[in-house]
Amino acid sequence: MIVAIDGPAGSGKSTVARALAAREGFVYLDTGAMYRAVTLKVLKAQVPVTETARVAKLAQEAVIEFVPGAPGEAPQVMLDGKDVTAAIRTAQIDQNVSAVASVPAVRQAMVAQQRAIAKNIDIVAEGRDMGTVVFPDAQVKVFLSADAAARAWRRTIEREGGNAAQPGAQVKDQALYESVLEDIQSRDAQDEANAASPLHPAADATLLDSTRMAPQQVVDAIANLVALAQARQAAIASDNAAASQPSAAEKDAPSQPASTQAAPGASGSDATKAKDAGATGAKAPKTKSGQAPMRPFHNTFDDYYDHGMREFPLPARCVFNVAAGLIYGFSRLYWPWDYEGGQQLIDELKERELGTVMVMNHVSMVEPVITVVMFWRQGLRIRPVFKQEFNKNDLMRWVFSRVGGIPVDRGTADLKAVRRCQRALKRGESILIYPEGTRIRDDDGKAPIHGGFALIAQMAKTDVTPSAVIGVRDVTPEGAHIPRPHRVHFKVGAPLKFGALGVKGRKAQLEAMEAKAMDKVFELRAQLRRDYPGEW
Ligand SMILES: Nc1ncnc2c1ncn2[C@@H]1O[C@H](COP(=O)(O)OP(=O)(O)OP(=O)(O)O)[C@@H](O)[C@H]1O
Ligand SMILES: Nc1ccn([C@H]2C[C@H](O)[C@@H](COP(=O)(O)O)O2)c(=O)n1
Repeated sequence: MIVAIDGPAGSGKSTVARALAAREGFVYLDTGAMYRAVTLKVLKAQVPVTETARVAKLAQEAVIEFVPGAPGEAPQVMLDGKDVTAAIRTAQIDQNVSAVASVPAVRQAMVAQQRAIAKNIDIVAEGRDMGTVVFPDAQVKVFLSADAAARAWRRTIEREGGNAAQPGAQVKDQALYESVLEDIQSRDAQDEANAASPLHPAADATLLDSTRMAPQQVVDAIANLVALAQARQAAIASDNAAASQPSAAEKDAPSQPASTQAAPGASGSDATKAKDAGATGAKAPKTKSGQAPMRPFHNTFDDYYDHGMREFPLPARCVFNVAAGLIYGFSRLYWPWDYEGGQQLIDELKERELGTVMVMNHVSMVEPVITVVMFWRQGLRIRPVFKQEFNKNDLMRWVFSRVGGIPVDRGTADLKAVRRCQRALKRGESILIYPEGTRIRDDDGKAPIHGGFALIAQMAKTDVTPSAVIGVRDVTPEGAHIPRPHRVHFKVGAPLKFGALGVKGRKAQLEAMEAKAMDKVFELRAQLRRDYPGEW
């Protein structure tokens, strides 16, 4: 996998790329260091940078190698067998590197070396033209920017021996800041005017503005893109593998221990067939999920995640129905809620076979509870996707599995979760996802969006339904442990179909869906806020 990070000087590319590579176990490639090393060679050979033929020859002859440092640390840069790590960071190199980097033959030589380094490895490569020229097929492309003032502020603190990423970091020398700002602005102009490879984002790059983000937040955001790209790759590989396998009907289904049990509530003949199958070793009947039926008791958590909710054993369904009924009644009185657009969605879902992927802003635990019982009351099932971390608590794990929750290991390519959601959607169950991943309680609280919902919908060939909620923050205000009574308002938008996005190509459609669905969520929330002023 190739992660390409581009952006202007001081936007945090090296900081973030190093940390990301350490976290993912990828190789880190600093391409700016390569241009700096060539510049050093040119200066040492006393060749004027204007003599482009001689400069190009030196670039072609340069042997540039990286010796990895400790994870997260900068690598050692070797030029023709010598350590030049410090020598390429001088003011003299800063002043000449842009001119050297703008010689087309120098770029050709560097691009060839960069592609050779990245061959067959997982790599995080940062520079100015990674996503546009060097790795146009990179699976993840990020264009990292920040205000020139913020970048100058960071660089000044760095030069003063501080760390701009530390809270409370201050610039000491205002004059130095002014001169760094001037330098940054002139480097921006040179990078953008570089005729051979002007600095601009690739059309399919994710734009990240780090002005108000800590490095760790930027790393988390890119790690989410990596996880998504890995899930996408794995999904395509497994689709291809499935296409080349005989269909389930063509092969004998492997017998599983639970498959000899009749599902509770199965008709007499079904039960007899199941018993017969167990006795004779013939194929056991499977449920709609293609799984062996669940047993009345002693099912694993995975059994709950893998089966349709209507295939849950009778005792579990009884508990769910009683609890859902009680919560429904209680919630209507305690948090009098309205679900604008909910009935249209339910009516549409009742008419069709596929469920929908519902996405919503996340403020408290109350909105998934209300949504699950609202669907239940209408005879439909919606399965909330929850973060795996909740499974550390045994009671929560039990409850979440019984209400149809599907755990997801965030930050990894959790293909298992994606597949479970895909199968649920195909059974007609819907999926409830909170792409912000965490509860957001004020307008400053922005979280990177987890785009996996679009992949799930795409794989199940269904749509994404945006929705929003307000009023919930006052149900569980900061520090409160017991939910308070308060009116809650939901609003559901029209389902968004991939075909109507006006974009071609699997990856482009995913990105368009992620952006459009989240725009819609926030638009619906803004509409609710206008309708109910003062509510959050
Ligand atoms: N998000 C951030 N918040 C605050 N400081 C940051 C952030 N990201 C990076 N920094 C700091 O800003 C400075 C510049 O970062 P870095 O060297 O990673 O930028 P860069 O984009 O690689 O620059 P260049 O292209 O010039 O090499 C460093 O001192 C780094 O610690
Ligand atoms: N892919 C790249 C990487 C870097 N450059 C230029 C831009 C700078 O002038 C110089 C040094 O880069 P830095 O170490 O500051 O990131 O190299 C480029 O043209 N293409």
